[in-house]
Amino acid sequence: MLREFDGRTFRETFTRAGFDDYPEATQAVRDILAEVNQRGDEAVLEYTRKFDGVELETLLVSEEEFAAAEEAVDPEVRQSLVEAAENIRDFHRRQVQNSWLEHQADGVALGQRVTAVEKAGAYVPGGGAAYPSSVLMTVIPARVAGVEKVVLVTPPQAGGEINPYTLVAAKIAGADAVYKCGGAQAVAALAYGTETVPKVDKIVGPGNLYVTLAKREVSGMVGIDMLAGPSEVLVVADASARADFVAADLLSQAEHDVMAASYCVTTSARLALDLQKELKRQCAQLERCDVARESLQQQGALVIVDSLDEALEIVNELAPEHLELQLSEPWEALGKVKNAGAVFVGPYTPEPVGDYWAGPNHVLPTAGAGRFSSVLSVDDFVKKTSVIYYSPQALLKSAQKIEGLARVEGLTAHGQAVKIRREYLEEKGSGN
Ligand SMILES: NC(=O)c1ccc[n+]([C@@H]2O[C@H](COP(=O)([O-])OP(=O)(O)OC[C@H]3O[C@@H](n4cnc5c(N)ncnc54)[C@H](O)[C@@H]3O)[C@@H](O)[C@H]2O)c1
Ligand SMILES: N[C@H](CO)Cc1c[nH]c[nH+]1
Ligand SMILES: [Zn+2]
Repeated sequence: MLREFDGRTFRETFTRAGFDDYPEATQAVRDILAEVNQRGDEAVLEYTRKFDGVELETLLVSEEEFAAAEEAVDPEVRQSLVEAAENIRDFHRRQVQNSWLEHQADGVALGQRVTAVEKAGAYVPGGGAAYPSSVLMTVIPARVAGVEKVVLVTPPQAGGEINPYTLVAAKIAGADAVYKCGGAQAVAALAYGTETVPKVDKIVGPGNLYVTLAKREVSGMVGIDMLAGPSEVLVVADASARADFVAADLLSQAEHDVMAASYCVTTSARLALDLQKELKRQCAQLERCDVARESLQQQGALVIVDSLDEALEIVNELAPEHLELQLSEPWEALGKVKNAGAVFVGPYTPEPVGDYWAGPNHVLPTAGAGRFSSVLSVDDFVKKTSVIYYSPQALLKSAQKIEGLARVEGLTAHGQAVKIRREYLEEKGSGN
Protein backbone atom coordinates (compact mmCIF):
# COMPACT_ATOMS: atom_id res chain seq x y z
CA MET A 1 0.00 0.00 0.00
CA LEU A 2 2.92 2.33 0.61
CA ARG A 3 4.99 3.42 -2.37
CA GLU A 4 8.33 1.65 -2.15
CA PHE A 5 11.79 3.19 -2.52
CA ASP A 6 15.29 2.25 -1.58
CA GLY A 7 17.23 4.96 0.22
CA ARG A 8 18.93 6.17 -2.97
CA THR A 9 15.84 6.35 -5.21
CA PHE A 10 13.88 7.97 -2.40
CA ARG A 11 16.33 10.83 -2.13
CA GLU A 12 16.56 11.16 -5.91
CA THR A 13 12.91 10.94 -6.84
CA PHE A 14 10.79 11.88 -3.86
CA THR A 15 9.48 15.41 -3.98
CA ARG A 16 7.40 16.57 -1.15
CA ALA A 17 4.83 19.32 -1.57
CA GLY A 18 5.50 22.41 0.53
CA PHE A 19 2.93 25.14 1.25
CA ASP A 20 4.13 27.04 -1.85
CA ASP A 21 2.96 24.25 -4.14
CA TYR A 22 -0.76 25.07 -4.04
CA PRO A 23 -1.33 28.22 -6.14
CA GLU A 24 -5.06 27.57 -6.69
CA ALA A 25 -5.81 26.88 -3.05
CA THR A 26 -3.73 29.95 -2.11
CA GLN A 27 -5.80 32.14 -4.45
CA ALA A 28 -9.06 30.68 -3.09
CA VAL A 29 -7.87 31.43 0.45
CA ARG A 30 -6.90 35.02 -0.49
CA ASP A 31 -10.39 35.59 -1.92
CA ILE A 32 -12.02 34.27 1.26
CA LEU A 33 -9.81 36.48 3.44
CA ALA A 34 -10.67 39.58 1.40
CA GLU A 35 -14.41 38.87 1.55
CA VAL A 36 -14.42 38.35 5.31
CA ASN A 37 -12.30 41.47 5.78
CA GLN A 38 -14.88 43.50 3.83
CA ARG A 39 -18.17 41.90 4.81
CA GLY A 40 -17.55 40.35 8.26
CA ASP A 41 -20.15 37.93 9.63
CA GLU A 42 -22.17 37.95 6.42
CA ALA A 43 -19.24 36.46 4.47
CA VAL A 44 -18.36 33.98 7.25
CA LEU A 45 -21.97 32.72 7.28
CA GLU A 46 -21.96 32.46 3.48
CA TYR A 47 -18.77 30.37 3.41
CA THR A 48 -20.09 28.20 6.23
CA ARG A 49 -23.10 27.48 4.04
CA LYS A 50 -20.85 26.74 1.07
CA PHE A 51 -18.14 24.60 2.69
CA ASP A 52 -19.83 23.08 5.74
CA GLY A 53 -23.32 22.84 4.23
CA VAL A 54 -24.91 24.58 7.21
CA GLU A 55 -27.22 27.58 7.41
CA LEU A 56 -26.47 29.31 10.72
CA GLU A 57 -28.22 32.27 12.32
CA THR A 58 -25.43 33.06 14.72
CA LEU A 59 -21.79 32.08 15.04
CA LEU A 60 -21.55 32.18 18.84
CA VAL A 61 -22.16 28.96 20.81
CA SER A 62 -24.79 29.66 23.49
CA GLU A 63 -24.71 28.69 27.18
CA GLU A 64 -27.67 26.35 26.45
CA GLU A 65 -25.53 24.53 23.89
CA PHE A 66 -22.71 24.14 26.42
CA ALA A 67 -25.21 22.76 28.97
CA ALA A 68 -26.63 20.31 26.41
CA ALA A 69 -23.11 19.14 25.58
CA GLU A 70 -22.44 18.37 29.26
CA GLU A 71 -25.56 16.19 29.27
CA ALA A 72 -24.62 14.44 26.04
CA VAL A 73 -21.07 13.28 26.82
CA ASP A 74 -20.00 9.97 28.36
CA PRO A 75 -18.87 10.81 31.95
CA GLU A 76 -15.91 8.42 31.72
CA VAL A 77 -14.60 10.10 28.59
CA ARG A 78 -15.19 13.49 30.23
CA GLN A 79 -13.04 12.33 33.14
CA SER A 80 -10.31 11.28 30.67
CA LEU A 81 -10.42 14.77 29.19
CA VAL A 82 -10.00 16.23 32.69
CA GLU A 83 -6.97 13.99 33.35
CA ALA A 84 -5.45 14.73 29.96
CA ALA A 85 -5.93 18.44 30.70
CA GLU A 86 -4.01 18.00 33.97
CA ASN A 87 -1.11 16.32 32.17
CA ILE A 88 -1.04 19.08 29.56
CA ARG A 89 -1.24 21.86 32.18
CA ASP A 90 1.46 20.26 34.27
CA PHE A 91 3.84 19.98 31.29
CA HIS A 92 3.19 23.50 30.03
CA ARG A 93 3.62 25.09 33.49
CA ARG A 94 7.26 24.00 33.30
CA GLN A 95 7.68 26.16 30.18
CA VAL A 96 6.79 29.42 31.90
CA GLN A 97 9.57 32.00 31.75
CA ASN A 98 9.70 34.82 34.29
CA SER A 99 10.62 38.43 33.74
CA TRP A 100 14.04 39.41 35.08
CA LEU A 101 15.96 42.60 35.86
CA GLU A 102 19.64 42.64 36.81
CA HIS A 103 21.28 45.66 38.45
CA GLN A 104 25.00 45.63 37.65
CA ALA A 105 27.67 47.28 39.79
CA ASP A 106 28.58 49.86 37.11
CA GLY A 107 25.19 51.64 37.12
CA VAL A 108 23.63 49.57 34.37
CA ALA A 109 20.40 47.61 34.78
CA LEU A 110 19.30 45.19 32.09
CA GLY A 111 16.31 42.95 31.95
CA GLN A 112 13.54 41.26 30.05
CA ARG A 113 9.81 41.58 30.70
CA VAL A 114 7.70 38.60 29.66
CA THR A 115 4.08 39.55 29.04
CA ALA A 116 1.21 37.57 27.59
CA VAL A 117 -0.63 38.58 24.43
CA GLU A 118 -4.00 40.09 25.28
CA LYS A 119 -6.27 38.02 23.03
CA ALA A 120 -5.63 34.64 21.43
CA GLY A 121 -7.72 32.66 18.98
CA ALA A 122 -7.42 28.88 18.72
CA TYR A 123 -8.37 27.03 15.55
CA VAL A 124 -9.73 23.58 16.33
CA PRO A 125 -10.23 21.37 13.27
CA GLY A 126 -13.57 19.73 12.65
CA GLY A 127 -14.07 19.10 8.96
CA GLY A 128 -13.55 15.34 9.04
CA ALA A 129 -12.97 14.11 12.57
CA ALA A 130 -13.69 16.02 15.83
CA TYR A 131 -10.72 17.31 17.85
CA PRO A 132 -11.51 17.91 21.54
CA SER A 133 -7.86 17.02 22.22
CA SER A 134 -6.79 20.02 20.10
CA VAL A 135 -8.99 22.25 22.29
CA LEU A 136 -6.94 21.22 25.33
CA MET A 137 -3.64 21.56 23.43
CA THR A 138 -4.33 25.13 22.28
CA VAL A 139 -6.33 26.70 25.12
CA ILE A 140 -4.37 25.35 28.10
CA PRO A 141 -0.96 26.82 27.12
CA ALA A 142 -2.66 30.16 26.47
CA ARG A 143 -4.20 30.10 29.93
CA VAL A 144 -0.92 29.05 31.54
CA ALA A 145 0.79 31.98 29.76
CA GLY A 146 -1.78 34.37 31.26
CA VAL A 147 -3.66 35.39 28.10
CA GLU A 148 -6.67 37.50 29.13
CA LYS A 149 -9.12 36.37 26.46
CA VAL A 150 -8.95 33.00 24.69
CA VAL A 151 -11.53 32.22 22.04
CA LEU A 152 -11.96 29.20 19.86
CA VAL A 153 -13.22 28.66 16.32
CA THR A 154 -14.24 25.29 14.91
CA PRO A 155 -16.44 24.21 11.98
CA PRO A 156 -20.03 23.19 12.74
CA GLN A 157 -21.33 19.69 12.04
CA ALA A 158 -24.04 18.96 9.48
CA GLY A 159 -26.89 19.97 11.83
CA GLY A 160 -25.21 23.26 12.80
CA GLU A 161 -24.05 22.03 16.20
CA ILE A 162 -20.51 21.61 17.55
CA ASN A 163 -19.32 18.19 18.70
CA PRO A 164 -20.28 17.96 22.43
CA TYR A 165 -16.81 16.73 23.45
CA THR A 166 -15.27 19.78 21.80
CA LEU A 167 -17.57 22.04 23.86
CA VAL A 168 -16.92 20.17 27.09
CA ALA A 169 -13.16 20.33 26.42
CA ALA A 170 -13.52 24.10 25.86
CA LYS A 171 -15.02 24.46 29.36
CA ILE A 172 -12.40 22.19 30.94
CA ALA A 173 -9.58 24.14 29.31
CA GLY A 174 -11.10 27.53 30.17
CA ALA A 175 -11.97 29.03 26.77
CA ASP A 176 -13.97 32.26 26.95
CA ALA A 177 -16.09 31.68 23.86
CA VAL A 178 -16.56 29.25 20.97
CA TYR A 179 -17.56 30.34 17.46
CA LYS A 180 -19.04 28.03 14.84
CA CYS A 181 -16.85 28.60 11.84
CA GLY A 182 -13.94 26.82 10.21
CA GLY A 183 -11.52 26.95 7.31
CA ALA A 184 -9.96 30.13 5.94
CA GLN A 185 -13.08 32.13 6.86
CA ALA A 186 -12.54 31.38 10.55
CA VAL A 187 -8.89 32.41 10.38
CA ALA A 188 -9.97 35.61 8.61
CA ALA A 189 -12.58 36.33 11.30
CA LEU A 190 -9.92 36.06 14.01
CA ALA A 191 -7.40 38.13 12.06
CA TYR A 192 -9.68 41.03 11.07
CA GLY A 193 -12.50 40.71 13.59
CA THR A 194 -16.18 40.66 12.59
CA GLU A 195 -19.38 41.89 14.25
CA THR A 196 -19.36 38.66 16.33
CA VAL A 197 -15.82 37.28 16.36
CA PRO A 198 -13.18 39.38 18.14
CA LYS A 199 -9.96 40.36 16.40
CA VAL A 200 -7.12 38.62 18.23
CA ASP A 201 -3.38 39.19 18.57
CA LYS A 202 -2.35 35.60 17.95
CA ILE A 203 -3.90 32.72 16.03
CA VAL A 204 -2.78 29.20 16.91
CA GLY A 205 -3.84 25.69 16.13
CA PRO A 206 -3.74 23.01 13.48
CA GLY A 207 -5.87 22.51 10.41
CA ASN A 208 -6.07 21.33 6.85
CA LEU A 209 -4.42 22.95 3.82
CA TYR A 210 -6.91 25.87 3.66
CA VAL A 211 -6.56 26.71 7.34
CA THR A 212 -2.78 26.56 7.15
CA LEU A 213 -2.53 28.68 3.99
CA ALA A 214 -4.87 31.23 5.59
CA LYS A 215 -2.68 31.43 8.69
CA ARG A 216 0.34 31.95 6.46
CA GLU A 217 -1.43 34.80 4.62
CA VAL A 218 -2.43 36.74 7.76
CA SER A 219 0.90 36.16 9.51
CA GLY A 220 2.62 39.43 10.26
CA MET A 221 -0.64 41.33 10.60
CA VAL A 222 -1.43 39.00 13.47
CA GLY A 223 0.90 36.50 15.15
CA ILE A 224 0.65 32.84 14.25
CA ASP A 225 2.19 29.86 15.93
CA MET A 226 3.52 27.90 12.92
CA LEU A 227 2.37 26.05 9.81
CA ALA A 228 0.65 23.03 11.41
CA GLY A 229 -1.02 21.39 8.42
CA PRO A 230 -1.94 17.83 7.46
CA SER A 231 -0.44 15.30 9.89
CA GLU A 232 2.75 13.35 9.31
CA VAL A 233 4.57 10.46 10.93
CA LEU A 234 7.92 8.91 10.09
CA VAL A 235 8.72 5.58 11.75
CA VAL A 236 12.37 4.54 11.80
CA ALA A 237 12.39 0.80 12.39
CA ASP A 238 15.05 -1.90 12.54
CA ALA A 239 14.70 -5.68 12.59
CA SER A 240 13.59 -5.54 16.23
CA ALA A 241 10.37 -3.70 15.29
CA ARG A 242 7.00 -5.45 15.00
CA ALA A 243 5.28 -4.96 11.65
CA ASP A 244 1.83 -4.84 13.28
CA PHE A 245 2.89 -2.03 15.64
CA VAL A 246 4.49 -0.01 12.83
CA ALA A 247 1.45 -0.49 10.56
CA ALA A 248 -0.95 0.63 13.30
CA ASP A 249 1.08 3.80 13.88
CA LEU A 250 1.31 4.69 10.20
CA LEU A 251 -2.45 4.24 9.83
CA SER A 252 -3.10 6.37 12.92
CA GLN A 253 -1.80 9.40 11.07
CA ALA A 254 -2.98 8.40 7.58
CA GLU A 255 -6.58 8.40 8.80
CA HIS A 256 -6.45 12.14 9.57
CA ASP A 257 -6.57 13.37 5.99
CA VAL A 258 -5.93 12.18 2.45
CA MET A 259 -3.13 14.74 2.53
CA ALA A 260 -1.58 13.27 5.71
CA ALA A 261 1.80 11.62 5.13
CA SER A 262 3.06 8.40 6.74
CA TYR A 263 6.57 7.08 6.11
CA CYS A 264 8.50 4.07 7.30
CA VAL A 265 12.28 4.04 6.86
CA THR A 266 13.76 0.68 7.75
CA THR A 267 17.00 -1.25 7.67
CA SER A 268 15.03 -4.53 7.50
CA ALA A 269 13.75 -5.90 4.17
CA ARG A 270 11.79 -8.53 6.12
CA LEU A 271 9.96 -5.86 8.10
CA ALA A 272 9.18 -3.98 4.89
CA LEU A 273 7.55 -7.07 3.39
CA ASP A 274 5.47 -7.82 6.50
CA LEU A 275 4.50 -4.17 6.87
CA GLN A 276 2.75 -3.97 3.49
CA LYS A 277 0.64 -7.02 4.43
CA GLU A 278 -0.17 -5.62 7.85
CA LEU A 279 -1.20 -2.26 6.43
CA LYS A 280 -3.66 -3.94 4.09
CA ARG A 281 -5.08 -6.11 6.86
CA GLN A 282 -5.43 -3.38 9.47
CA CYS A 283 -6.65 -0.68 7.09
CA ALA A 284 -9.65 -2.79 6.09
CA GLN A 285 -10.84 -2.69 9.72
CA LEU A 286 -10.83 1.09 10.09
CA GLU A 287 -13.84 3.39 10.00
CA ARG A 288 -11.83 5.87 7.95
CA CYS A 289 -10.23 3.19 5.76
CA ASP A 290 -10.85 5.16 2.53
CA VAL A 291 -9.07 8.25 3.85
CA ALA A 292 -6.17 6.20 5.25
CA ARG A 293 -5.75 4.17 2.05
CA GLU A 294 -5.68 7.22 -0.18
CA SER A 295 -3.25 8.96 2.16
CA LEU A 296 -0.87 5.97 2.14
CA GLN A 297 -1.06 5.58 -1.63
CA GLN A 298 -0.67 9.25 -2.50
CA GLN A 299 1.58 10.58 0.24
CA GLY A 300 3.13 7.57 2.00
CA ALA A 301 6.49 5.91 1.46
CA LEU A 302 8.32 2.79 2.53
CA VAL A 303 12.08 3.23 2.26
CA ILE A 304 14.69 0.51 2.71
CA VAL A 305 18.10 1.83 3.73
CA ASP A 306 21.48 0.22 4.34
CA SER A 307 22.14 1.76 7.73
CA LEU A 308 20.56 3.59 10.63
CA ASP A 309 22.71 6.63 9.84
CA GLU A 310 21.15 6.77 6.37
CA ALA A 311 17.69 6.56 7.95
CA LEU A 312 18.52 9.47 10.24
CA GLU A 313 19.77 11.56 7.31
CA ILE A 314 16.33 11.13 5.71
CA VAL A 315 14.69 12.12 9.01
CA ASN A 316 16.70 15.33 9.17
CA GLU A 317 15.92 16.18 5.53
CA LEU A 318 12.17 15.63 5.94
CA ALA A 319 11.81 17.15 9.42
CA PRO A 320 8.68 15.08 10.10
CA GLU A 321 5.96 16.32 12.42
CA HIS A 322 6.18 13.07 14.43
CA LEU A 323 9.15 10.74 14.51
CA GLU A 324 8.92 7.27 16.04
CA LEU A 325 12.09 5.35 16.87
CA GLN A 326 11.15 1.68 16.90
CA LEU A 327 14.70 0.47 17.33
CA SER A 328 16.62 -1.85 19.61
CA GLU A 329 18.65 1.19 20.83
CA PRO A 330 16.30 4.15 20.38
CA TRP A 331 18.02 6.50 22.87
CA GLU A 332 21.26 6.25 20.92
CA ALA A 333 19.51 7.33 17.70
CA LEU A 334 17.78 10.24 19.47
CA GLY A 335 21.09 12.09 19.78
CA LYS A 336 21.37 12.27 15.98
CA VAL A 337 17.89 13.71 15.41
CA LYS A 338 18.07 17.39 14.47
CA ASN A 339 14.77 18.07 12.71
CA ALA A 340 11.48 16.67 14.03
CA GLY A 341 8.42 18.14 15.76
CA ALA A 342 8.14 15.44 18.43
CA VAL A 343 10.02 12.19 18.95
CA PHE A 344 8.40 9.03 20.31
CA VAL A 345 11.01 6.75 21.79
CA GLY A 346 10.70 2.95 21.72
CA PRO A 347 8.01 0.49 20.66
CA TYR A 348 5.60 1.24 23.51
CA THR A 349 5.24 4.96 22.80
CA PRO A 350 2.85 5.06 19.86
CA GLU A 351 2.18 8.54 18.57
CA PRO A 352 -1.44 8.75 19.90
CA VAL A 353 0.04 8.77 23.44
CA GLY A 354 1.24 12.25 22.52
CA ASP A 355 -1.91 13.18 20.59
CA TYR A 356 -4.14 12.70 23.60
CA TRP A 357 -2.41 12.16 26.84
CA ALA A 358 1.24 12.56 27.79
CA GLY A 359 1.31 16.36 28.19
CA PRO A 360 3.62 17.77 25.47
CA ASN A 361 1.71 19.62 22.80
CA HIS A 362 0.36 17.87 19.71
CA VAL A 363 0.27 21.04 17.60
CA LEU A 364 3.44 20.61 15.55
CA PRO A 365 5.08 21.98 12.40
CA THR A 366 4.55 20.03 9.17
CA ALA A 367 5.75 19.96 5.54
CA GLY A 368 9.35 20.58 6.53
CA ALA A 369 8.60 23.55 8.82
CA GLY A 370 10.21 21.55 11.63
CA ARG A 371 13.58 22.72 10.23
CA PHE A 372 12.86 26.15 11.70
CA SER A 373 9.70 25.98 13.86
CA SER A 374 8.93 24.42 17.22
CA VAL A 375 6.05 22.62 18.85
CA LEU A 376 3.28 24.90 20.24
CA SER A 377 4.19 26.03 23.74
CA VAL A 378 3.59 28.74 26.34
CA ASP A 379 6.24 30.79 24.46
CA ASP A 380 3.78 31.24 21.59
CA PHE A 381 1.50 33.29 23.83
CA VAL A 382 4.05 35.70 25.27
CA LYS A 383 6.20 38.54 24.04
CA LYS A 384 9.56 39.55 25.44
CA THR A 385 10.39 43.19 26.01
CA SER A 386 13.93 44.37 26.78
CA VAL A 387 14.51 46.78 29.68
CA ILE A 388 17.63 49.01 29.64
CA TYR A 389 18.74 51.52 32.31
CA TYR A 390 22.00 53.56 32.32
CA SER A 391 22.98 55.84 35.18
CA PRO A 392 24.77 59.15 34.32
CA GLN A 393 28.13 57.54 35.22
CA ALA A 394 27.40 54.51 33.08
CA LEU A 395 26.48 56.73 30.12
CA LEU A 396 29.61 58.84 30.51
CA LYS A 397 31.73 55.72 30.55
CA SER A 398 30.46 54.42 27.20
CA ALA A 399 29.35 57.64 25.48
CA GLN A 400 32.30 58.18 23.15
CA LYS A 401 32.30 54.58 21.98
CA ILE A 402 28.59 54.83 21.12
CA GLU A 403 29.16 58.15 19.36
CA GLY A 404 31.93 56.53 17.29
CA LEU A 405 29.64 53.69 16.23
CA ALA A 406 26.92 56.19 15.21
CA ARG A 407 29.48 58.15 13.18
CA VAL A 408 30.51 55.16 11.06
CA GLU A 409 26.86 54.43 10.32
CA GLY A 410 26.44 58.03 9.16
CA LEU A 411 23.66 58.53 11.71
CA THR A 412 24.66 61.80 13.32
CA ALA A 413 21.37 62.27 15.21
CA HIS A 414 22.04 59.00 17.01
CA GLY A 415 25.46 60.25 18.03
CA GLN A 416 24.01 63.60 19.07
CA ALA A 417 21.48 61.98 21.45
CA VAL A 418 24.43 60.61 23.41
CA LYS A 419 26.79 63.55 22.93
CA ILE A 420 24.28 66.12 24.24
CA ARG A 421 24.07 64.24 27.53
CA ARG A 422 27.84 63.61 27.73
CA GLU A 423 28.60 67.30 27.26
CA TYR A 424 25.95 68.27 29.83
CA LEU A 425 27.42 65.87 32.37
CA GLU A 426 30.98 66.96 31.61
CA GLU A 427 29.99 70.62 32.01
CA LYS A 428 28.28 69.86 35.31
CA GLY A 429 31.56 68.29 36.27
CA SER A 430 30.05 65.23 37.77
CA GLY A 431 28.46 62.00 36.70
CA ASN A 432 25.79 62.32 39.36
N1 LIG B 1 -0.07 19.56 12.51
C1 LIG B 1 -0.83 19.41 13.58
O1 LIG B 1 -0.39 19.74 14.68
C2 LIG B 1 -2.22 18.83 13.45
C3 LIG B 1 -2.98 18.51 14.61
C4 LIG B 1 -4.28 18.02 14.45
C5 LIG B 1 -4.82 17.90 13.19
N2 LIG B 1 -4.07 18.23 12.10
C6 LIG B 1 -4.60 18.21 10.74
O2 LIG B 1 -5.77 19.02 10.74
C7 LIG B 1 -6.53 18.69 9.60
C8 LIG B 1 -8.00 18.62 9.91
O3 LIG B 1 -8.62 18.71 8.67
P1 LIG B 1 -10.19 18.73 8.47
O4 LIG B 1 -10.41 18.95 7.02
O5 LIG B 1 -10.76 17.53 9.13
O6 LIG B 1 -10.71 19.96 9.31
P2 LIG B 1 -10.40 21.54 9.26
O7 LIG B 1 -11.23 22.11 10.34
O8 LIG B 1 -8.94 21.80 9.30
O9 LIG B 1 -10.92 22.03 7.85
C9 LIG B 1 -12.28 22.07 7.53
C10 LIG B 1 -12.59 23.34 6.80
O10 LIG B 1 -11.84 23.40 5.58
C11 LIG B 1 -12.50 24.24 4.67
N3 LIG B 1 -12.46 23.68 3.33
C12 LIG B 1 -12.64 22.39 2.97
N4 LIG B 1 -12.59 22.28 1.63
C13 LIG B 1 -12.39 23.53 1.13
C14 LIG B 1 -12.24 24.08 -0.19
N5 LIG B 1 -12.29 23.30 -1.26
N6 LIG B 1 -12.03 25.40 -0.30
C15 LIG B 1 -11.94 26.22 0.77
N7 LIG B 1 -12.09 25.74 2.05
C16 LIG B 1 -12.31 24.43 2.21
C17 LIG B 1 -13.92 24.37 5.15
O11 LIG B 1 -14.18 25.68 5.52
C18 LIG B 1 -14.03 23.46 6.37
O12 LIG B 1 -14.79 24.05 7.40
C19 LIG B 1 -5.96 17.38 9.06
O13 LIG B 1 -5.17 17.67 7.95
C20 LIG B 1 -5.10 16.90 10.22
O14 LIG B 1 -4.06 16.07 9.77
C21 LIG B 1 -2.80 18.71 12.21
N1 LIG C 1 -1.91 13.68 15.26
C1 LIG C 1 -2.49 15.00 15.27
C2 LIG C 1 -1.36 15.98 14.99
O1 LIG C 1 -0.85 15.82 13.73
C3 LIG C 1 -3.15 15.37 16.58
C4 LIG C 1 -4.38 14.59 16.89
C5 LIG C 1 -5.47 15.00 17.56
N2 LIG C 1 -6.32 13.95 17.67
C6 LIG C 1 -5.74 12.94 17.12
N3 LIG C 1 -4.57 13.30 16.64
ZN1 LIG D 1 -3.35 12.08 15.39
